[in-house]
Amino acid sequence: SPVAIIIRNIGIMAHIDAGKTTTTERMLYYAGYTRALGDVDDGDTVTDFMAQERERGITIQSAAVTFDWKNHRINLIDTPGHVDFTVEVERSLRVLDGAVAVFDASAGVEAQTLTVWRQADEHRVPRICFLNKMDKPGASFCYSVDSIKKKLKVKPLLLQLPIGAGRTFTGVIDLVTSEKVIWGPKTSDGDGAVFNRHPLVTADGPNLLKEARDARYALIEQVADLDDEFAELALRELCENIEAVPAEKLNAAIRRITLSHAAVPVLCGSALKNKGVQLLMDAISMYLPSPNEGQHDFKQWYGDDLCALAFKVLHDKQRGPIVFVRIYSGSMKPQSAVYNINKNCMERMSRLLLPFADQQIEIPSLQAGNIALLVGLKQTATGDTIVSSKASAAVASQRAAKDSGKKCDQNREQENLVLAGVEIPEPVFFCTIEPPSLAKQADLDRALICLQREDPSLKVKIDPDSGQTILCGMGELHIDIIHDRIKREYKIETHLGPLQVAYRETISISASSADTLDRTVGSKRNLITAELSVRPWLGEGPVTKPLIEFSDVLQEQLSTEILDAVENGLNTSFLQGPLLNFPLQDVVVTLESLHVHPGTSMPMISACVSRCLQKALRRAGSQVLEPVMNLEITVDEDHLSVVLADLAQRRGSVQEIQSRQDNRVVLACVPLAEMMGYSTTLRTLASGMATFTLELSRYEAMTSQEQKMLFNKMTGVM
Ligand SMILES: Nc1nc2c(ncn2[C@@H]2O[C@H](COP(=O)(O)OP(=O)(O)OP(=O)(O)O)[C@@H](O)[C@H]2O)c(=O)[nH]1
Repeated sequence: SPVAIIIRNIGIMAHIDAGKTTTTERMLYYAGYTRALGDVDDGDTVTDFMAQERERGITIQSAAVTFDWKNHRINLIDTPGHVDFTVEVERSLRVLDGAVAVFDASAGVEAQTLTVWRQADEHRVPRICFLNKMDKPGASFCYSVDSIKKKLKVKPLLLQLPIGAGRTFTGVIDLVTSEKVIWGPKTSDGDGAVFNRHPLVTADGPNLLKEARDARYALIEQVADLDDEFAELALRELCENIEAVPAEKLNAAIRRITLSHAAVPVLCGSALKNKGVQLLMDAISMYLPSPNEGQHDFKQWYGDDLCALAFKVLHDKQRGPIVFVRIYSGSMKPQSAVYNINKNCMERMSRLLLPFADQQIEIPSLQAGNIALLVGLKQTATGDTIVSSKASAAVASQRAAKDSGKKCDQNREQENLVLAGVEIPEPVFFCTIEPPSLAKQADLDRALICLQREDPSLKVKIDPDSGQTILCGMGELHIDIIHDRIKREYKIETHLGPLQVAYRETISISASSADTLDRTVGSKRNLITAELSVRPWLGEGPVTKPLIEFSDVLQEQLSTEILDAVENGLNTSFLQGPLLNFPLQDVVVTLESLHVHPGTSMPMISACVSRCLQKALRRAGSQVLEPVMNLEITVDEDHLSVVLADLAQRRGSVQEIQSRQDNRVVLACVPLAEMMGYSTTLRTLASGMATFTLELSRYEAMTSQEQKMLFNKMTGVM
């Protein structure tokens, strides 16, 4: 049997344009999986396989590519570098065990790096830094190392020194092995992969030797400082000549230090000029964790049973939906049935594939720790948990409940079983979307179904009054990208209405109403009389479904199908408040009486109850609620005041200002309506070095003045 493959599930994360795609390209080339060296510039890279990624040069889909390097299988996930795609980055980091942070060595730490770096911290993902673009004029190893220290607040472990910089960059000194590594010029067949190592010799000149020796000594001291096992070894065996420490001992200590987050190895190179990437691949193998070293607490509950997370869904023209999964425990094989916990349904997987660059290789089975593509799943969407059967899900849940000592009731079981799947935040922006002609409406609906399965943070609704299709998304760029994808991938030119904030409505007082519906259809008479009352829900919220109570005399009289019809009717009116058609929340509905003429159809009951609820809501003092966001801004000291002054203009309220080393972190609450275009404004205000994260905190009642202004704006009453 083949030698046991050691697996590395690695993310590549970086600021926009730092060289992620080019670096990935080169790895695939050196691992022998791509024919020619694709360059991002001439847009034939295998991982930017979505058209607009070439056009925009940004990476939207976190594609997965697998390749083997020496006796390691490396699953590489590319992550987007855009703040609107936090949920996408979250999703990828959730699946990974380690990450490579790619920097432009002429720019050091840039804004987007800070954002993804903090997310990687949150998910405890061990990292390596790769200072790319060392060939660029203005590239500076020292400046970049300094920037990493100062802005990312981490201790860099310098494993290499560059030889030359800018145009003179030819290779590196490998401080672990005390060797010079030089990459030859691109050979005639374009094979830029040739490099050779040789020990440092006196011919390399006294200052290079001295620089290398000092740097290696500093590295050894730093490692001894951070790793007790190595310190003892150094004391015990090497006290007279610490520089004699063998490379494998040093590497073992560097691995322990990386896995414990005590420091971060730093390498350098130039992906474009084919220098340094092979050593980066060696570092991924040597220092980043195996799947079983990654801490995923839910794994313990599944034992050797299958447990996998769907982290991406792509629609392939020929094969239909392809689901990317990370297998945490157990194994998978084709032609097998699996159980999707989130959708509570069995799925049949027809084929099991490995994403080898731009091909997909059929495989007979796959062990835990791997990333794979499944063909044939019909319901599974991004973020869903796949296990072997409903029974195994129940067993895991009982174990989990016992662990957490909680009693195990039915619905709670459901929630604690879902893997730490990415909880999808509520969409907070929406806009109408129209096809170029009614004839294209069906195509648009199909496209939107596919897009929602690929991106669960996108929600699509139909406005029951206007019949218009409504897109709900996480941010301005998010909606824009969806619009672009519909055009490019589904060839549908759509028109987007103005981007609006998703408000909500509630009521401020109690009210009641009665309604009679008397309609004869054909020979059937539908006659219903309903009476109901509404009152504000003052308990734990938000409750986005009607809280339905029945006057006690009524409950046992109504059949289940009538109860369902009543619930449907109430839910319909709940989606459209009486003031501005926004969804309702925190309303209790009491059905006082209901008289149904025999033979009345259920939809008629729903219609009557729905109309009755609307009447009551109109009398119950509509109150508009606006989304208030938790805003966290990380900014350096001397831009703090301008950022705070700007927040004051946005009805923002500062909760706290923390100091995270020499950065200041502002925690504030701001109405979303005041945050349109904030990423651009903040970039100007803090000259590109501040980052922010935005997430929905709660819905808050607007003042009557603000509500009136909104009402006038929305209804066009000037
Ligand atoms: N000089 C130089 N340019 C590089 C290097 N690596 C990448 N580039 C160039 O930098 C630009 C961006 O490279 P990409 O690989 O697309 O960077 P990226 O991080 O994938 O970009 P996004 O996916 O859009 O965030 C391209 O024009 C590359 O040719 C390098 O080592 N040296």
